[in-house]
Amino acid sequence: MSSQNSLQSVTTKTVPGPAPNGMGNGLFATEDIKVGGDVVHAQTPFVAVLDSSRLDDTCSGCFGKRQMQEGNADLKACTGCRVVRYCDRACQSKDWKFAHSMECKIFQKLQPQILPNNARALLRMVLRTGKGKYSPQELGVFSNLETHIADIQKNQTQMERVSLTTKAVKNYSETDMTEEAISAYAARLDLNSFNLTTALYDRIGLYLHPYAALINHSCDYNATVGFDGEELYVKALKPIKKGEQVFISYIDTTTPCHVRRGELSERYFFTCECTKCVNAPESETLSTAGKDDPTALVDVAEREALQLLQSASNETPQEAIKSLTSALNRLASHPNWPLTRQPYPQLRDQLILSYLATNNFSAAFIHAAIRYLRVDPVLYSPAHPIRHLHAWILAKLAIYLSQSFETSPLDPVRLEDYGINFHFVLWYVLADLASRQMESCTVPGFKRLVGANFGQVNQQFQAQGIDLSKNPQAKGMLAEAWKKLEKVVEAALERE
Ligand SMILES: C[S@@+](CC[C@H](N)C(=O)[O-])C[C@H]1O[C@@H](n2cnc3c(N)ncnc32)[C@H](O)[C@@H]1O
Repeated sequence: MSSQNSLQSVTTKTVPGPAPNGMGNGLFATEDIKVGGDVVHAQTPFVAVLDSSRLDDTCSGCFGKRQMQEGNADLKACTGCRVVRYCDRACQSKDWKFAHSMECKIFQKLQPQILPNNARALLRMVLRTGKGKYSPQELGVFSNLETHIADIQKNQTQMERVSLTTKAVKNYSETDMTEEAISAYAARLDLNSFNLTTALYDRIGLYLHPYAALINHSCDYNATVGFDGEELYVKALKPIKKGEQVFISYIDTTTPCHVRRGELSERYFFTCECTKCVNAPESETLSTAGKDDPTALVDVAEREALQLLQSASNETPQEAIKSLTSALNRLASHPNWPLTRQPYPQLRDQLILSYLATNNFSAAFIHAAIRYLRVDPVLYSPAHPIRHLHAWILAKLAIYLSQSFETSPLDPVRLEDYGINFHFVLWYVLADLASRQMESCTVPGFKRLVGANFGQVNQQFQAQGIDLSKNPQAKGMLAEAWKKLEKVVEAALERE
């Protein structure tokens, strides 16, 4: 049974406690938790703000939840500051009560400047504290979180950033809080905030919840975090036994050990000693030592591919497609580079995005199929939300191609030569997603979307007298469509 935590907005099957190996505090399961089960569910954040780039296209009240449900793209700007936008009065009024009533005038004075996301989040926390909007319990858990302020002080760039934001927020808010206290808030925000995402795992901002922030990191994690509007869900990726510590991943853990440890030490000030890092093969840990050795072929290939990946982010989608394809080809011809070894999967992810940006849905479909069939089963466990998201993207591309089939000379193979029935591919992917909803770590908004789409597709088949889940002849046709998809994937990989 979940218990209501002393923090009003949290339901959880965990309890906080001191964690071993210098990890500070952590969360421990109070009962056995099944895969896909809720570990922590927080209804409202301590603070959440949108990234500046999302202020115009995402509602600051529901964080895009209603937009996704209702397909509403017509947001109305706050008539006071014109910085934040809302679905309607209900979303506006919720945010007004939460913090906007205190910050609106400040935003008006600053126009046309818009504060960056971390400054807006810090301002909200300081203003809410001043108005007594946090309960003593919430402030208690928040104040006990790590700050690593001593480590930040050793790094001049980080220190300057914290101190500049602190001074600005003190000045704008006209608070009685000391600069030292505001700096501690800023440091806690940096260290403990999550990437706020939509139910489809698209990053939109920053989110802090002091109870969820107690969860420590492991590259061999047993839980994942997701968001549905302003609600935070931590779900069990593996079975978690009573008394076991809950771990999430703070970073992309599909990268080699030296990359993971570098990122963790830079942002979170610790060296990961999880089983995955401690047992990492030599090739993963030696990479830093061999960085300047021109004979280290693996290093050279990795570095070149990473450079291309980095430069592609500043190129037009058309240019990025060229750079990313040549980087993929280089790794494919390397004698020791499996499809699932980074940065190969990252290059493909980026390439799919670039193809989507140029409306080349056939090429995006082929790479999404490679990812679905060959990459994700190795990199992610079946309940992992990223695996479900990638399956969803493949399904959306199958919908598109089933309605308007267009190919391009850039496609890795000529899809028309394979006679794929996209309706069947779509049904299969959605049916598989729908059947695994219970043990999936995706958030309710994602599950609703999958359920609704699968229902629709099923109905369309049934309207034509076909019940794909029962009819043995239809099952044969499904298997046929799947074989063809396998052939497309094989042929595309041979040419890569
Ligand atoms: C988001 S906080 C987690 C809660 C924190 N343990 C606390 O007591 O406030 C992140 C910090 O926890 C510690 N931490 C998290 N995972 C760790 C790990 N695997 N090994 C060592 N320290 C870890 C580091 O100090 C890191 O900066």
